[in-house]
Amino acid sequence: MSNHDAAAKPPPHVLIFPVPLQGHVNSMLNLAELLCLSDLHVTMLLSDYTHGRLLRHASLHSRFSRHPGFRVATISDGLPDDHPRVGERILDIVLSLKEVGGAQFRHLMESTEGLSDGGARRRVTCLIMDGVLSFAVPVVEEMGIPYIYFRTISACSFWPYFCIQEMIDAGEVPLKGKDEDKLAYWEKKEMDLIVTSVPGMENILRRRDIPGFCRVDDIDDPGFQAIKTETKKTVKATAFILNTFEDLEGPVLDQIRKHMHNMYSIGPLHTHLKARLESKGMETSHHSSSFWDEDRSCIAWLDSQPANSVIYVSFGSITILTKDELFEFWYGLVNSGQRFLWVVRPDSIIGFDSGNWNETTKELEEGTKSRGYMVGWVPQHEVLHHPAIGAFFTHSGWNSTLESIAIGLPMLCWSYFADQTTNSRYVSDVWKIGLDIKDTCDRIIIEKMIRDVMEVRRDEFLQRVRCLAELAKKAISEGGSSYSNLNRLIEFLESTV
Ligand SMILES: O=c1ccn([C@@H]2O[C@H](COP(=O)(O)OP(=O)(O)O[C@H]3O[C@H](CO)[C@@H](O)[C@H](O)[C@H]3O)[C@@H](O)[C@H]2O)c(=O)[nH]1
Ligand SMILES: C[C@H]1CC[C@@H]2C(C(=O)O)=CO[C@@H](O)[C@@H]21
Repeated sequence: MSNHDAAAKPPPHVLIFPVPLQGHVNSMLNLAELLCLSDLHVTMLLSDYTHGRLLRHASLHSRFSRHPGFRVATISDGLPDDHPRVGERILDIVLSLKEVGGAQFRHLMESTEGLSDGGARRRVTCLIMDGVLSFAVPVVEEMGIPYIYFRTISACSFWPYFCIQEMIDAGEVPLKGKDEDKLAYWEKKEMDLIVTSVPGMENILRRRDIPGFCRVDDIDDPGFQAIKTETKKTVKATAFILNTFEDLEGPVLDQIRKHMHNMYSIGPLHTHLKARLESKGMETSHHSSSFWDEDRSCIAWLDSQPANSVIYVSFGSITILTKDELFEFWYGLVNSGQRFLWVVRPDSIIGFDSGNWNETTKELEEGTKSRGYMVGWVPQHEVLHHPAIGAFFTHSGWNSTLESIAIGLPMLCWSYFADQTTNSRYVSDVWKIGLDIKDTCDRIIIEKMIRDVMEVRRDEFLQRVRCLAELAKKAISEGGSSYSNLNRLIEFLESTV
């Protein structure tokens, strides 16, 4: 793509604004770097809190030092520093930004002359923002700046969100009885009823598979309302970006396209970026974008394990577990007899201070010592690429799902919330590349499912997921759908100056 002569005619200036959370920031940073590779100017808008985490734990500066057109700007997310920013309280970030973000965003755009660096760059020429941050829209509309939504989730989870009103009209949402004990609620037969009101998904989704934020019993639930309203606003944007590819989610993308003609499926972004860096002869070695320190000792441990023998377990950056859930997973892993590498984030266990493992048993300790390795956070890309890894036990966050597909690794899915409940259904019942144990957390089931995904059914999953990995590679290669769509997007961004 283009090579701008910055002195003669400054390039377009794109402001990228993710929800300030690990999964969102990861995919938006990949997009930012892809745009920098086409010589566009990019400013990444982060929360102070997130920026602080990246400065402490990641290597953002070394990653972007080779892209002189890259800048960071920050605003406050409005939450106190000691807000947990994990678990179901994560929606506080979106709700708080809605309260405090608009004025800050206006100030940033007006008082800094559209982030023009005192005239060294153009004012912002286009805003690419997360699909749930519409509070920024009035400001850019007044300034005549086009905006594009980038929803960092799958198409298959976006579409049911888009059809929330249809699900309400059909009586499929809200779900009744949420005030009951969580497990009793999940076991209800109603949860297995097929959802009929989401076009194209009539034979796929059960009620338990619709995105987790729809699991409300009160239609006025503020989080549910926020997601519903934000999603409906997607159609007003100039364009819509998804981190997916046509051969993976074609039928759902076609449904979405009926409402949003200007759509760009440009994923998987992490491999897309790697391929374009390689094609320019640029270094592709690992740069951390992590909010936690990456513990590299796990790579040495993996080096000493046989090929395909380890199940990698990680539930992403937001999931929190009760102590009971932790022990069910732990027994399941140990009793499966498989080797395991398990990421237990320091802030992820409710009421269990890190290091306070004195409630473990001899059985767990010995099983872990001989076959397991537990760490706080890992360089996940490197781990997934390691020849010792045989499968991924995941919460089905969209980045993790795409990372697993792009490498060709079967998955065992235990979804926690949000889009994950739908992604896991697609993994098990549409793409058939793994198993889904959502809404159960029982050591016997976990033990059996680990064996199934690592041994009993591994070959069948492996064969299909390797086909998808090939298709993912094709999508981002020259002439492929994501490759062409990214070029179209860049052309559009260039047309805004
Ligand atoms: O030890 C670890 C664990 C994870 N990761 C990375 O962290 C990211 C995690 O993203 P994701 O798998 O999407 O999970 P979440 O962190 O839970 O992401 C949130 O954001 C996603 C994108 O919107 C949603 O799909 C999820 O449901 C939502 O919880 C991935 O890129 C991983 O490679 C690491 O680098 N090291
Ligand atoms: C905090 C949550 C708000 C919406 C985000 C999301 C989405 O639907 O885009 C999915 O998972 C969460 O990370 C986000």
